Amino acid sequence: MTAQILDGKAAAAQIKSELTTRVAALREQGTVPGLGTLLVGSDPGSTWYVAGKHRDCAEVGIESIRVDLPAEVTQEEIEAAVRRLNDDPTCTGYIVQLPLPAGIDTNRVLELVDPEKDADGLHPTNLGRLVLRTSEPITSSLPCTPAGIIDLVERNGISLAGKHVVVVGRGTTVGRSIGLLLTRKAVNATVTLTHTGTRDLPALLRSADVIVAAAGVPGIVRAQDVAPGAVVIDVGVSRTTDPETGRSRVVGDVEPAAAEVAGWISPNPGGVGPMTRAMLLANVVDTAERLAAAAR
Ligand SMILES: Nc1nc2c(c(=O)[nH]1)N[C@@H](CN(C=O)c1ccc(C(=O)N[C@@H](CCC(=O)O)C(=O)O)cc1)CN2
Repeated sequence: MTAQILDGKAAAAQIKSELTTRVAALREQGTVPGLGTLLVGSDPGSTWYVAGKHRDCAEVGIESIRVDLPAEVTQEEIEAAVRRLNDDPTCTGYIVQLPLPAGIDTNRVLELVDPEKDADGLHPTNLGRLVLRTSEPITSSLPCTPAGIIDLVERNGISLAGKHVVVVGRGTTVGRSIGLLLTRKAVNATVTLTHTGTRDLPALLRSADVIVAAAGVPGIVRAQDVAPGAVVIDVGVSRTTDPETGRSRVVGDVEPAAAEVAGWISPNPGGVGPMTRAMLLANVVDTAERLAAAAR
């Protein structure tokens, strides 16, 4: 391994410590931040991620509100749960855990979320603010994984200004939304968004200063396609069974041998995942601070 590590666990711990101080100050002023989660069904991955969000809240002093619905629930019942969270004054921000079960219109559910309570930063109004306000500060929640990636890179002293970032995958939570953040004036990167219709991905990857791999395809970024010294961020989460131990483990989108070529690489696990969780808490605290300021 020659690449330096972008340690998401360490950065997230630092962010959480800063947030703990900010939450204590809010509580002293009488504002109690509360994060809600809406989980539909019992997918083990989603159940684990939601439990992690509540553990994180307890760690920094944020109250948590948990709504769990069975997988057989109807679209209308999910929408009613969203409306209840919109109306709950103890819930200052919340998320709808994705993916929702097959047959549910996810976009309709997400559009019902009150944009001011959208802790994931994925509501069309909040994504739209990123489209319209490219040079002003943003005063609404930012998409957690993209914000976490940028924070992790910049925190390690790497400037993204003028860099060519090749993003692999066009999903809403990462691929599509990270371009909106990277091309803001404050960051100033140049972005190529690649997807299943892209011709000659290897050639584009070789031209990248920074690669963000978020396709969910193990090994789609091969070591031979990484330019020497490039920054490589692995967002892929695929589960596989280790043939030696028989245990399930997470594999990313980047071939492990890429660490011999890259200048910087995010481990997976331990890179982007912990940053996603930290940014969710940051969105909740930012929102609570805005609420407290408006009430003064
Ligand atoms: N409403 C949302 N749904 C989903 C999101 C999201 O940001 N908002 N992202 C993913 C799941 N996710 C959070 O919800 C998430 C995934 C992974 C991690 C994480 O810390 N991963 C660890 C490894 C965990 C493992 O071993 O399985 C790591 O990278 O170190 C945090 C959050 C889809 N749904």
